[in-house]
Amino acid sequence: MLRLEGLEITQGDFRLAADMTLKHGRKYAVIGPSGAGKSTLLGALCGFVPLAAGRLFCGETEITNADPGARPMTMLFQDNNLFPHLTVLQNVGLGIKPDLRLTSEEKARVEAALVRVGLGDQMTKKPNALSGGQQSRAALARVLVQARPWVLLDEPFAALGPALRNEMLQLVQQLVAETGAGLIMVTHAPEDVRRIADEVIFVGSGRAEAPQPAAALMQNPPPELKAYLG
Ligand SMILES: Nc1ncnc2c1ncn2[C@@H]1O[C@H](COP(=O)(O)OP(=O)(O)OP(=O)(O)O)[C@@H](O)[C@H]1O
Repeated sequence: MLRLEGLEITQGDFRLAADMTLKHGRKYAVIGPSGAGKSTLLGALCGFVPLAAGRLFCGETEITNADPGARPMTMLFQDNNLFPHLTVLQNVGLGIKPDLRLTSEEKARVEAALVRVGLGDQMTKKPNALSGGQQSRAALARVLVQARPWVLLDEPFAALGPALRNEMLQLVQQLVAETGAGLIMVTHAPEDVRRIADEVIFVGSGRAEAPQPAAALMQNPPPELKAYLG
């Protein structure tokens, strides 16, 4: 369980408030107009964006001031964050240890994750020798080896074509189902919400609203969401 207790996040003139509880193992879509603060919210959960007020809990543990690396979550960014000078194997290994001094058991975990995402035969290549979809798979393998209870995705596959994007979203769904992780995903695509999300967090007018069941909300959206969906 992830509890956002009276969170206030400020970035320059921008302010965002959030107060909600997210249940572990559920899939949440974060939607709302451009500039509403979706990325800011995920950044604050991960510890990349400081909080102006409020407290954050994972279960009974307070993580308000925990370093990003010590939080029970891992974030996948739109650009995949792969280092061009490292091999795919090393890039994924970074998810376990930043100095890459891996034990044989850890190396085996990295290889297994790469096999799981379909890159078993691409491990020694550098990221720029991979296609966009393969790079996304490598980034997912790194999320997988970290084995954190929450996976946060900030429009991760927006740069891919529709078919590949669907394929990647399907893979994400399978991975979170296999690991039991909770998913919090920023998306602009209503069809992603319908296909993937159990619940929706709508961000607008300076607030991240508490999650609501996706199917009912999308079928009968309140005015602000309706305006956004068009
Ligand atoms: N580093 C920063 N300093 C000051 N303001 C910022 C910073 N980063 C973002 N903002 C502002 O915070 C607000 C929310 O931005 P954010 O990127 O979270 O929105 P978003 O909902 O994710 O938008 P999009 O859908 O376009 O990605 C915007 O008004 C933006 O200008």
